Amino acid sequence: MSRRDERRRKVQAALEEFRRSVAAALGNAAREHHRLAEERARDMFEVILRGDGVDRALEDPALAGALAKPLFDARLASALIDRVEAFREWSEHGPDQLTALVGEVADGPASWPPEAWLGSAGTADGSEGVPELWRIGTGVVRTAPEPQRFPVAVPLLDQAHLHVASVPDSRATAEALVENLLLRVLSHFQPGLVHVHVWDVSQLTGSLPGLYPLTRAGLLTVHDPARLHEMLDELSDHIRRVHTGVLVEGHQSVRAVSAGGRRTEPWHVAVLFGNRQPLREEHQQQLQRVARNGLAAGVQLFIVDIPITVNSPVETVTVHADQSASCTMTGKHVAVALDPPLPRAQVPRACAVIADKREERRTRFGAFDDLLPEQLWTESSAAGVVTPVGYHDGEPVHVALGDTSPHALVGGPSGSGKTNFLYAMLGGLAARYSPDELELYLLDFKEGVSFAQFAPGRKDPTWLPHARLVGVNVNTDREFGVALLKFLSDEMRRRADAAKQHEVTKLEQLREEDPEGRWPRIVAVVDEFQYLFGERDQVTQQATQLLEDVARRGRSQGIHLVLCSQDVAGIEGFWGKSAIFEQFTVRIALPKARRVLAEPHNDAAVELPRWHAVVNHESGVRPGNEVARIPDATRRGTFDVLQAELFRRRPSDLPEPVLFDGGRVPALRALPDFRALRAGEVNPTVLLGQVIDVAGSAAGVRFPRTPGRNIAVLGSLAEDAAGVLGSAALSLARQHEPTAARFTVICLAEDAQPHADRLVKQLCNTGHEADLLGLEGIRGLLGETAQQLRAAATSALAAPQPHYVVIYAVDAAHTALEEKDPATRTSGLDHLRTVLKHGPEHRTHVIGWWRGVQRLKNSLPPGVYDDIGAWVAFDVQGKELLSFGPEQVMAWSPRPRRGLFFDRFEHSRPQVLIPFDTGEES
Ligand SMILES: Nc1ncnc2c1ncn2[C@@H]1O[C@H](COP(=O)(O)OP(=O)(O)OP(=O)(O)O)[C@@H](O)[C@H]1O
Repeated sequence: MSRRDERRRKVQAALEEFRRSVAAALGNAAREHHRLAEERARDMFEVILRGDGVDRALEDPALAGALAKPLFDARLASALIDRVEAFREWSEHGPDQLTALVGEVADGPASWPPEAWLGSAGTADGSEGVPELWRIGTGVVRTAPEPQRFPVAVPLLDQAHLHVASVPDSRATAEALVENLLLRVLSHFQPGLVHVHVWDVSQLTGSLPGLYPLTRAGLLTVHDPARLHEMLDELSDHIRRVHTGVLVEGHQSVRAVSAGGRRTEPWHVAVLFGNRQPLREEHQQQLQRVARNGLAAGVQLFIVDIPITVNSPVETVTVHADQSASCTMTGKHVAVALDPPLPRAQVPRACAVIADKREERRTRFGAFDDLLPEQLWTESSAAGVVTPVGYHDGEPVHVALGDTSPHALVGGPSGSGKTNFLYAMLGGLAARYSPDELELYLLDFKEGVSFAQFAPGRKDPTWLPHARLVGVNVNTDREFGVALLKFLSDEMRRRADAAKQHEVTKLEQLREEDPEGRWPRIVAVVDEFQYLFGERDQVTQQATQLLEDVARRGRSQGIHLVLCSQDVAGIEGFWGKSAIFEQFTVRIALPKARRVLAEPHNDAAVELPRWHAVVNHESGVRPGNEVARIPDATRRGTFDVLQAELFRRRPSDLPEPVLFDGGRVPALRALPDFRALRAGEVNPTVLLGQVIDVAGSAAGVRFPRTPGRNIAVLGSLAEDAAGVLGSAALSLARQHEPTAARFTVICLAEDAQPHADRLVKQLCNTGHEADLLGLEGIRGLLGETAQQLRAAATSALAAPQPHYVVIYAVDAAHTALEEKDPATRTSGLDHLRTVLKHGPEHRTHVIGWWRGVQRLKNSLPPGVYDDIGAWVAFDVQGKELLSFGPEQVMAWSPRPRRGLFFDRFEHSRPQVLIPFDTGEES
């Protein structure tokens, strides 16, 4: 081989080597490039995959090619694993938890399948709670790795309104949803607890036809498409009424009022079907108001296809064109398959069953016993008292007395059932609230004894444990009304002071601050109260003042007045006093009652059937009207049976109510003030009669050794005078050891003789010595006594023996007493005047009866009447008494068995007194 060839071969080899090296380098670069490109593609793929979500990516046609390539398998697998991981918690527990939750808070028809309840009437009355959720269908999170089904339910009654939005293709499904929910609700509760209202913008009839059987039972009202405002007005009235009548102070909702017990107010479910057009502006606003305030009052809206924003909790269900739904309860990721429509034929049948049951209840309910709670005495009166008093369509109608509805006015002509109404109301209250929660003061000005039942009687020894005072037959004793009002006013002040001490203003707060204290609410009922204001006198003046005081300020101290009247004029005379009547926000009008409601716009009482009442908590304005049928509460087997049961349960230390019976003569010996008298009293108290007050206390005059401590009784009847003289002497006898005091009884009139004889015997029976003298003995006694007194005046006798001179018909002795002793030139009259003048300082007191004012004056030195310090006048005209008492005596007009009592030392104004029955001789 030539050298040239050799060189060439080497060059070629070198070139070959070079080419190989270059090719190798290029090959490596290309491989690296390819690897990087693939890596980048995988990253890009993962970015898209995770960014869009695995589910969407898997369905994205643009990614179909890429997904088919094995290149991305690993990344897809890892994303799928991550997704399973992310859903693990939900997949393992979520659906089961939701199923359990719905089962727990949505018992019975609220969530069970229709086969289990459709066709049976509900039994729940709210006392076992209200379902928190109501089932609408089945949900699924479609995107979950293992989609599992779970029940979907929405909050309704008291909690949220329902808004349903559909498209034309899914409207039928939306209507089925509404029907489904309505039947769940209707079938859950006792018929009558749910009322349905339907308004459909485009149909007079047709919407929810399956529900029509409810109409005959008054449970469904279908409203005219052109009259949406009427339905909204009705709902607004209802809401207002609930707010003023049921939601008494402290309660925010009907649910709170009914907490733990039977639902007191039915729910009103109003279904509005729209056409996706907005409502007229005024309807919008009215609907928004109903939505805002309705839930608390039990008004529930189902709004279908009406664009509206409401400022209160709303649950929205949107039904899509494919009939699937989504709702705000579960959020957009949950697809809801709504429950299928209820079987067409079964809905009206189920509604008929509910309507029948309702009718049956309506006719069954309404007796007195239905007003009573299952358990007696379980309610607290802290915020007020409330009781059903009657029924409207089988539903109870309540009367509430509390801080916002403090006092009630009840009116109706004679025989319209006022007394019966009061029995129904008092029965309902007494059964709910224990005597520690409620006290009753009952006063009846009628001639009759309508409240006598509440006090122990001869035939029926039971009494109403809540009654602290029962006044019957008080028709002429208007002072008793004043006494009651005075008592209430004092009690109000006592409560206000206690509240002040605890730095609170109301009874409810006081009860919180002083949980150990006893602060019952007081309900004071005055029947035929117009008698109180019957005359233009001081009683009327005092009563007006006190009534104003109690009416204005009683509310916050838990003192409530219930005033009843058959006499329109009686009420009318008072309308001018708006300061008083403004406070009487609760108005009860019995058939034909006038002026009780706010006439002329509210004449509901005119058309009222027999045994019904309009109950109104809004001062009588029309929207506040509730008509109730009042059960018979006065026939045997009603109130009396309840009273016997309450009596049996009464606390053993509860005292009997004070009974004030205007027709009864009080017995001296039964009187606590008499029984409390003890021997050994230095300045004894003379009891003259019973004053008209709530405590039934005695009218007393004290006998210290002071001039003027003599007592005169004025009047023509021996019987009246004897009652006063007898109780005076017997009460004095009780305050001295036997024989420690001297009693001289002088009788100068035949008609008084039996009384005097009896008194002497009674005194002797108590161990005292009592002389009985007549006309022949009086002069001697007075002369001897006057002489002793004159002697005592100069010899300062330390402790004279008390001597009580009781004289029946002093004036009968005048002629005899006027005669002068020829020797001393003094007359018996002079002796009498000496005894009256100087006796009391030496413990000699005259208790005498004069048969007229002038006759008394004749016994006294002309124009000087000071020696009579206290007197009781019976059938004597007021003006005659002016010389002996203050100006107010002028107002006195005599009435049978009543005296006017005045003690110059103690009183600024006279008091009316009832003479005692001093009992038999023994
Ligand atoms: N709701 C009722 N159901 C059945 N009977 C009733 C009812 N209300 C009243 N009564 C009967 O009607 C009669 C008169 O009733 P009530 O005494 O209550 O009327 P009143 O308005 O108080 O009359 P007055 O003022 O004359 O006493 C009574 O015999 C009573 O039993």
